[in-house]
Amino acid sequence: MLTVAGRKHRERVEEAFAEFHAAAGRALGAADRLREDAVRRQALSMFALWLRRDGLEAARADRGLAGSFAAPALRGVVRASENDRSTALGTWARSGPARLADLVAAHAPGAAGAEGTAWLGQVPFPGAAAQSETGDPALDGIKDFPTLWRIGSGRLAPGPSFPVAVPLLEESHLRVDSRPRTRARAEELVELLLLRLFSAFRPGVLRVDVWDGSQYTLFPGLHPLSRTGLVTAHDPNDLDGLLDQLAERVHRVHSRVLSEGDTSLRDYTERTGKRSEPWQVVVLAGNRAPLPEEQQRRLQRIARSGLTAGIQLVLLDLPVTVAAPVESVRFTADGVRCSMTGEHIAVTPDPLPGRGEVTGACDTIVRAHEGWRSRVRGLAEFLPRDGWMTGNSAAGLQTDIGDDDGSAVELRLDDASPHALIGGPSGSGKTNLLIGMITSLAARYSPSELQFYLLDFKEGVSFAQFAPGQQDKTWLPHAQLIGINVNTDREFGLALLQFLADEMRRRADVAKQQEVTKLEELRRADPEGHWPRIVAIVDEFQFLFAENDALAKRATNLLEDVARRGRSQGIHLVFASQDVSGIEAFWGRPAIFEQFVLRIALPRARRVLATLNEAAQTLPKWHAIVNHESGVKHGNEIARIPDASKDVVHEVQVRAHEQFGAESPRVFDGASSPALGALVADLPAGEPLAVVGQVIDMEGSPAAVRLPDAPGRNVAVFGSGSRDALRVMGGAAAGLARTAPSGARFLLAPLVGDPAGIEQVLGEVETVALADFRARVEELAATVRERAAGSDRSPVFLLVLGADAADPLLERAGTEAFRTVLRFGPEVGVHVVGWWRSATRLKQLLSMSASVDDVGAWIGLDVQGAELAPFASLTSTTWSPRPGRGLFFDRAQHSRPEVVLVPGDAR
Ligand SMILES: Nc1ncnc2c1ncn2[C@@H]1O[C@H](COP(=O)(O)OP(=O)(O)OP(=O)(O)O)[C@@H](O)[C@H]1O
Repeated sequence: MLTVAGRKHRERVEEAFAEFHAAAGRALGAADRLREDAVRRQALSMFALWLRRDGLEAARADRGLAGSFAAPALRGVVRASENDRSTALGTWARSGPARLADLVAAHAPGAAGAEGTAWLGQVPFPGAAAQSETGDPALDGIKDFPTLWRIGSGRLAPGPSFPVAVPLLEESHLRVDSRPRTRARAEELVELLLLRLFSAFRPGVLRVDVWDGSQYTLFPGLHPLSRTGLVTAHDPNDLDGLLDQLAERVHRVHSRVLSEGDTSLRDYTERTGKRSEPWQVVVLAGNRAPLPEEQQRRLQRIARSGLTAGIQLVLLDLPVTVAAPVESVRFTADGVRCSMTGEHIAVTPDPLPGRGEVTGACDTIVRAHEGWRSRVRGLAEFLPRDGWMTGNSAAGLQTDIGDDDGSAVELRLDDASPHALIGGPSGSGKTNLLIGMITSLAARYSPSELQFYLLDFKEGVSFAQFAPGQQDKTWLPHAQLIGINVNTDREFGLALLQFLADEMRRRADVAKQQEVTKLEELRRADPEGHWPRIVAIVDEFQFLFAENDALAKRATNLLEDVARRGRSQGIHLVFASQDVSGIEAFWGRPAIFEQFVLRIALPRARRVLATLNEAAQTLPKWHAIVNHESGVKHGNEIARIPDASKDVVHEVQVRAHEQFGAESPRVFDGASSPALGALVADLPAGEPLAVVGQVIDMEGSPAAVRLPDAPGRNVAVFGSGSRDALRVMGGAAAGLARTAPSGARFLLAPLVGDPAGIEQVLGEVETVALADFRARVEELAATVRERAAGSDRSPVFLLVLGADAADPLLERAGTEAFRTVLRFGPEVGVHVVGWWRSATRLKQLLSMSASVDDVGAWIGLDVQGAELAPFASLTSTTWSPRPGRGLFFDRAQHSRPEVVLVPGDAR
């Protein structure tokens, strides 16, 4: 078909030839010879010009010019033109098409470049045996995937045809321009291209958004793909909505994925060996009219930065100029032209197979996609393939927490998202997620880069697997502290926060000396120093704030401090809870929860995400919304969470333990009593120390009362039950036996209970029977009076079990003697450590010539706080008895009583 310009040419050539023939008829006319000659030359050169400009093939194809080609006079011109053409194109025509075919074969393997339709629907299915990946990084969109995509064939006649392909996916955008009569063919070209794209990758690696300004029904054959979200048709009236999504994605990819120095998603994927986001192909179809200016500008921005973020635009009849690589396909009246092959090559687009075939292929793709989605990926697949425990945490911690259609979903703890809040109802998989997260982080970083402090307020023992056990002697060397069964010991949560606050301050001080402010800078300034990032994980942290009491207040203040300033010191909090909505300490203080930038919501979690973000309500089982943007909607990433099965977790632990397991973590188990032997093992000798239990702190230090020669240095134990009371008395005895100077005397009056264990730890001891108690106390009182005038201070310890049992036998004189011993004994080296079954009874004893001050230290066991208040000079003491716990107060060291653990049995 000739263009108007072509037709004019032809008419002019024919006119010229008519004149030429007439002139030839008058050939004998000598007068006209000169003119005829000129006309002939003009005709020849016009013909030559025409051939050169519009091409020999086009001229030959024009039936109107058949006469001219037949004219003997023009044969020379045709031959010359043929010669020129074959000289110019000969070399190319011989090898060019084959070279092009090779090029396309190399860069458009498989569905990207295959002729015909055999590739349709040949997508990789997740095989039952191949539970992991496809095993082919090209199919996973990681490496060696197609960079050219076939659209049809071209031909430079005479010569063989060759494939025509365009670069896509991070290479360049595509513009397809058609005319009303060729629009359908242009749409088919795009549809076939999309089918090639879908068929070249494992389903899920690529998604398509379609917006057609005038309709919803573009690409009806691809409709099945919308079932699993592979294709999304957007509201024709809401281009802005789509542009918002694209801009958010560009922002997300650039601020996160590319923050590690990669310049494009492709670099990142190649470096890390995983896709963090699927490709997003966006088809925008218009009707050749420009978009409103604002939308145009937004689209231009997306076009500019989209390619590096994995966004590929296909602009169908939408005139926009973009400052980014863009290839074009034009459907002109003269045929199809492609920017890859230039103006002179007519492109024949590949035909779109029939609707039935397309729909069938899409059904196959969707089924494969569903297969991939329901495939359960084990935790092992989220561990690094190589480079175990070699990660550098200077700038932050990062790991894969789950996957979204085969793309890894990351979790990051760094300056931008320092702390995490995890929520989900019971059984939704919080603990599983935490265990998976601990394991995959541990596989990426060594203990000198990352330390865990693990606290579980539940009655379960989920973190216990990281501690050395009876059978399994390995442990996770990253764990510094493992707290299990902490459900009633909120004090331990407080102790952890206190420790973190102290550590934060220590780091800040060192940083200040180095004249830096952040951990990352400190690590640079002090490369030899030991500055791991600390991750404190607290499961069911709401227990910490369960009561509105002094402890909750202190915890809230510490939490605010750590939450606000921990980020720069590399201290991260990961808090999980069944229901975060009622935690006043949290939501009541914006300064706290605003710092928990990373939110992870398990199915049906409430309040974890931002108010209008309801995504967690419809999440399927074993999925989570991972949101690094404080829970606002656009930060949502859906992740399927792997099952953190024991064997994989254990395997990581064994590997880490082999390499780094020198020091075992400190284990706090709220369900077991601290061993007495360990409690007293490191006590310094010299000054007598009565150990009444174990402090709930990070070190598990002994709760000890110093008994120097000073007034008030007696110890009372209050408890109606004998079990814990005897244990505390056993602790006191063991501590004193270990620390008292040689020559110290022990008197044991077992008025109630079995003293065997205590006798055993004391070794040399004088036992005082109930019947002799009064007499022995009166003797002691005399000793005290004598010593007051003399200088003998050799220590004497009177240990009384069930002291109140002596009350009926003491009578006045004995009672006064006991008062004397309590009041004046300590300053002369005579100390009483006694267990009373009632605080009121002791209070009565300490009246008249004695006072409550004479018992400077006490521990309350199964006794209500109100009864203890007089001994702490407080109007009230909040204490509800808990088995195995005591409320300990030593006037010499405490401003308020503190909870301690009752030691294990003295035997
Ligand atoms: N992603 C997952 N894949 C498979 N099984 C899972 C997954 N997450 C959790 N489970 C299983 O579901 C059960 C409950 O999980 P988990 O204990 O982690 O829930 P939870 O939210 O911590 O519950 P609770 O608060 O009651 O302790 C466990 O048996 C666990 O193995």
